[in-house]
Amino acid sequence: MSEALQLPIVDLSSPDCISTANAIRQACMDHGFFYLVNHEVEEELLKEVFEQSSKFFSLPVEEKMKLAKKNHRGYTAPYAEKLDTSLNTKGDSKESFYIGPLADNLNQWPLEEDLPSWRSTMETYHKKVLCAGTRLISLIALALKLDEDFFEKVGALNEPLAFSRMLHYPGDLDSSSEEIYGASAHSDYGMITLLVTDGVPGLQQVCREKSKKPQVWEDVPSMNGAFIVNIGDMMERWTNCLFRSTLHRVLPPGQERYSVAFFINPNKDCIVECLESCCSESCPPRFLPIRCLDYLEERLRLTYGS
Ligand SMILES: O=C(O)CCC(=O)C(=O)O
Ligand SMILES: [Fe+2]
Repeated sequence: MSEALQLPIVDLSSPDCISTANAIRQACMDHGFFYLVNHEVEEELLKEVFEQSSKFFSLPVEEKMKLAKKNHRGYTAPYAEKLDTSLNTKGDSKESFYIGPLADNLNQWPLEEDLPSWRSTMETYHKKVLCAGTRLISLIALALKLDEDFFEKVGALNEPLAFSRMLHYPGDLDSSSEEIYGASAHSDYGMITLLVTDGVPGLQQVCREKSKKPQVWEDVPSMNGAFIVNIGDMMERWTNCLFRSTLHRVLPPGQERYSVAFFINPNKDCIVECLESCCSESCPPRFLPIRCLDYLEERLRLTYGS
């Protein structure tokens, strides 16, 4: 049995921005994970998103494959993705559906007659979580002792590459001796991720010390109505590892599970480079500057093998 983690709770509605920023700084240095409450994404909307998500994944596989992933939007089938590229297995058991930035018309949508109000629900969700995430990023800037509009000023939040991802972990796996994960060990690629789950317990885990062997995995309990937020690799690069992009995974479920992840990546041309406040002579930058889209494409190529 692994231990359950007690993650810090960040209140997005608190008028005391300085205390909130300090709490975020500590959480990002210690865990790279925290709960976000009072984020103004209504429970009713979350419920609707889970209902719509379940309707999509219940469609026959031929229908889902008509919306197979193109331009990183649309459906990915079970075993199509392997987040831990060091594993020799056939892939992760989850299936998923990606929705990207709403303005660029690259998204794929189920037919309105098959799933009425699917698109409008997901678009509303996408806009509201992006709004909460943008407010959170201004507090992250304060937590890094930067101006609160720092990430706007460097262009990161001008048309950010934000992706909603519906996830479905089937309960009934093909029986095999292979080590199959719902989602194998990985860190997320972007700035931050905001995740909600349906509350099926004991499946999401984090490993706080990536390089410690053997790895120690701790359970992340879900909290009703809260987002589980985690720092991604680009934020880790910006902060020269002051803020941690923590390894996480989802165990093979014996029970069906749904979750919805929201990944905020910077604008495609934004350059992610070590913040001045995060390096010194004794602590030089550990990473070279990178352009967001180049970095993202390389990470996706490694994950999907194409
Ligand atoms: O479903 C989950 O709990 C986590 C999913 C995840 O880590 C991801 O999609 O990056
Ligand atoms: Fe993840």
